[in-house]
Amino acid sequence: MSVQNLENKVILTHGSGSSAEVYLFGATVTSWKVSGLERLFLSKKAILDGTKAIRGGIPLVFPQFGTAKNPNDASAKLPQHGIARISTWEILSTTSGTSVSNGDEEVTATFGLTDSQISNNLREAWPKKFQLIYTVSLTARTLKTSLEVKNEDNEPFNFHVLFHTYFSVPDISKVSILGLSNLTYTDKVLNGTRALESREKITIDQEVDRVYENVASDEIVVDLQEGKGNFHVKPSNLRDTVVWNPWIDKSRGMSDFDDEEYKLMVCVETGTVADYIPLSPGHNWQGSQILSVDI
Ligand SMILES: O=P(O)(O)OC[C@H]1O[C@H](O)[C@H](O)[C@@H](O)[C@@H]1O
Repeated sequence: MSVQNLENKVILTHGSGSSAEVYLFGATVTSWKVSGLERLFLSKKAILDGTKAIRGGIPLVFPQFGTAKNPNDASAKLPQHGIARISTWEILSTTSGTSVSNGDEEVTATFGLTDSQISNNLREAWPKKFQLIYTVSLTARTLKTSLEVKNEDNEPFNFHVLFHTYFSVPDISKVSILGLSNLTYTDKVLNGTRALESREKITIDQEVDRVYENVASDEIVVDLQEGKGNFHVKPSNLRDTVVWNPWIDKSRGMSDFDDEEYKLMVCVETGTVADYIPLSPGHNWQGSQILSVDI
């Protein structure tokens, strides 16, 4: 059980051998290993030097999903997916060996980001006083990411939030995603068309970019059809789930993603992005997801 603080990242190691790595840039989780296997997808072309959002792992989307106009100031524009994933966070604290309910122990690292730590350009695009507190907790078979948003401004503000998780999968043609049936979704591939998901099992054989709204089930499953290694995603205080795979043409268009890598990943992203979350001055919001894997 240990936490190593390196220059640009933190490595959490659990007594069972599971581990996680979190870059200070974006507080991006870039690795989660259980039973010696990497469970998150990180592109072999991902840029890790802080000049671009990291392609893979769990980038954090805040306060804007996509490229819509700034919710608070129609004249300003935030970069795609906002501020958090392209800012350098600080470590607030770490713990190891804390007992959790099922007899397991956890190792954690907590990261902070405030308006005073972001670049001038980003502060101009989103001139709000805020504090983000992000905790990554590792047990033998789970990885929890938990975000607290504090409004330290004198005015209310609105935000989106999303854990943009890239799962590593051995073969996308076998993957099915369960827990999103009978939900309305916005299809970003079809210019924002809205439709109802009728399938129990969502399979992927073309570009998929959908925002499923008001997810009611308490668990989304990514079934690899390998007899093991299935992922379970449990969101808390998060309304929507995005499913994304860029498929062939989009993959070719991304400089930090290999042409063939769409076969090895799927993004299942829990958050609140269909509507903004309003937050009054002096108030806090908290949301989390717990990922677990069958071994
Ligand atoms: O390329 P990025 O800015 O990291 O975005 C990657 C993807 O993120 C989400 O899944 C969005 O729904 C997609 O529309 C977007 O293409």
